[in-house]
Amino acid sequence: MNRRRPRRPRRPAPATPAGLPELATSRFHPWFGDLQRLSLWRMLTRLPALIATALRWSWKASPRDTLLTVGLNVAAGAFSAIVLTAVVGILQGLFAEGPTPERLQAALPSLLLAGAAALTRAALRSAAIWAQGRLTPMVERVVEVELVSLTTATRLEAFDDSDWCDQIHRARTLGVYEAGRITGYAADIATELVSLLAVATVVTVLHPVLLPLLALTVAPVGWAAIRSARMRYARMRALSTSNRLLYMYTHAMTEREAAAELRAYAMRPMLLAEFARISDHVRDALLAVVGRQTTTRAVGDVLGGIATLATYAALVALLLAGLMPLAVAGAAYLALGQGKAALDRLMSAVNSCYESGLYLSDLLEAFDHARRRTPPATGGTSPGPLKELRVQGVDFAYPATEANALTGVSITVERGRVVALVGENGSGKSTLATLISGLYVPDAGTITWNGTGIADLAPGELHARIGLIRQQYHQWPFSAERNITMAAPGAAEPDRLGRALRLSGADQVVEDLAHGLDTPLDTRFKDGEDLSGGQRQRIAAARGLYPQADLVIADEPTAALDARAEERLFSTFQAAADGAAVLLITHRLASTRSADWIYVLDHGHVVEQGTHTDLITHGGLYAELYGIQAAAYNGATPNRHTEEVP
Ligand SMILES: Nc1ncnc2c1ncn2[C@@H]1O[C@H](COP(=O)(O)OP(=O)(O)OP(=O)(O)O)[C@@H](O)[C@H]1O
Repeated sequence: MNRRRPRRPRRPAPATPAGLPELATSRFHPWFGDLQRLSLWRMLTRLPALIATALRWSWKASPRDTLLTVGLNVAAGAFSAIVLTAVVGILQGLFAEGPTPERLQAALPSLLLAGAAALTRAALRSAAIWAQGRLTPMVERVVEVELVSLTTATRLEAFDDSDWCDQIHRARTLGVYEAGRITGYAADIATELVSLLAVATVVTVLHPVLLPLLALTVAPVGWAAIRSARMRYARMRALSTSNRLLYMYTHAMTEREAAAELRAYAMRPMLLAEFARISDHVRDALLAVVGRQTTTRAVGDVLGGIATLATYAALVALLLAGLMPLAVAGAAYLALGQGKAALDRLMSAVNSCYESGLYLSDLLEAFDHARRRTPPATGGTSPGPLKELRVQGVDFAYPATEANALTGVSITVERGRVVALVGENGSGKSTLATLISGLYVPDAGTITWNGTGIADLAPGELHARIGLIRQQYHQWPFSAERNITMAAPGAAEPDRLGRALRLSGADQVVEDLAHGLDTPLDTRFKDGEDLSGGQRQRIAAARGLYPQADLVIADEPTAALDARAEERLFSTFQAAADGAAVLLITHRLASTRSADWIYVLDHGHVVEQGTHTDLITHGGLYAELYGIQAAAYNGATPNRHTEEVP
């Protein structure tokens, strides 16, 4: 009867820190399954493939330094082998029968050889370390470039997945670092394997029983090292979210973006306390690992010590039993010492490689996930100039949520028309704009460009035909000019730039900048200047207008603009609609009066549509919202359908 109880998976994660339920990790968390699959044996068998990947990166980074790193390390290993053989020769010469001067003379060639080989080995090692040192930053760069080229190509929805965010954070902070080092560790393994080959040959020639005994001395230490590396890796994975959170807190507390808000709201004590609480949680979790690692290593060291004693005891027994002459025993003693040192170094290199391999395998998985989330860059029909964009029966829920943000939405935007989307906060306007831009894919329904589904169009060409002025825009730490012209590929075109500046009102912003268009829009860099909210919005509008797109999607483009700038921008949209279509999202209902068609969204549904006059006559949600805004100007009491604001 089999009495063995089934093995219970070890709990991988530290306890959740009090008050931080968002950091809870469970054994059912997806990564735990991955770790179970990455058993020691499986990981060791995957190492060659991982090393091959690392070598490919190294080759890409610098073929010369890769050849030097591997070649010099292997050569250094070969010279270690020569040193060992020569030292054994010295001992055998010295312990041989005969008068001392003759024995010394017999040992002299081996002595000279050992000295020369040791010197050459040292020189080769130094050169190998130099090549390895050059290779590391070059590989890191190659991997970093690959990482950002993948993360910038994935579908937007990837960033709504917290596991993906954790994985990318680990890839950035640990994976890239380890990828730069694994080639060096692999080269160290090659070095030690070559010198070990010599040890194994010498030891086996001296006595066959010595080799397995030698292997026994290092096996427990190697097991302990690999086991503790796995513990550290498992804990780092479990702490991914905490570490990402700490990274975000550090960024917020050391950078400018949140500096004013942090001070104005007296948030400092709360943030510092939160920061301390999470870092204490990380510290405690890591300290707990240190304890377990120490125990594991102690067990490995004790077992290794016992095996070493047994090896030397076997040597003495062979000597006493007359099975081994004294000269051979002396050589064997030395070879065992050298062999143990070489095996220890090999174990250390394998362990470093194994630990790097864990992170590298995580990095490769992140790359793989990124590729699976990336739409094909080529292929697809070329979208011609826009005649009509049609959204039909579109349903959409964000990946992390169950409720639909949009349900059964149908709208049409034709060339030469300004179409407005209005509705209260959270009604789904920005979501619809993002779907039309092709950044998210609807769960149901279709979005067509001149009758072809946008998913079947070449994504690059589609994006080039859409000018997006987003509600949450990013101001890059570049010059004012680059902040605008980066919206279209290729060199800046002065005519287009001039037009975009004029239409958006950003020309007035640039006029006031000390270095005009060359001024960096970030005071953290030399000669940089900061802009007001409205000025930033004008730059963002210029960016959206610069590509002279077929469809301009303007999501709340005037929220921060003064009345004159707002009026000017709305006239711009009217003018832009001559050669293009404009989809305008706004809460300023005075501006929608001149729109050709208005769709009113409510809780993700289109509840009304028509011209301004139609909708006012209809007396629904639009008329109510318009009435509230108009009343604020003419002092009348608004006709509210919903509950009154107290
Ligand atoms: N990335 C996201 N993940 C999950 N839910 C989201 C995400 N972005 C928006 N939502 C939700 O989708 C719904 C529609 O949001 P959306 O931003 O489209 O509204 P909106 O009409 O543009 O609002 P506002 O007028 O405030 O800009 C809201 O309930 C919002 O909470």
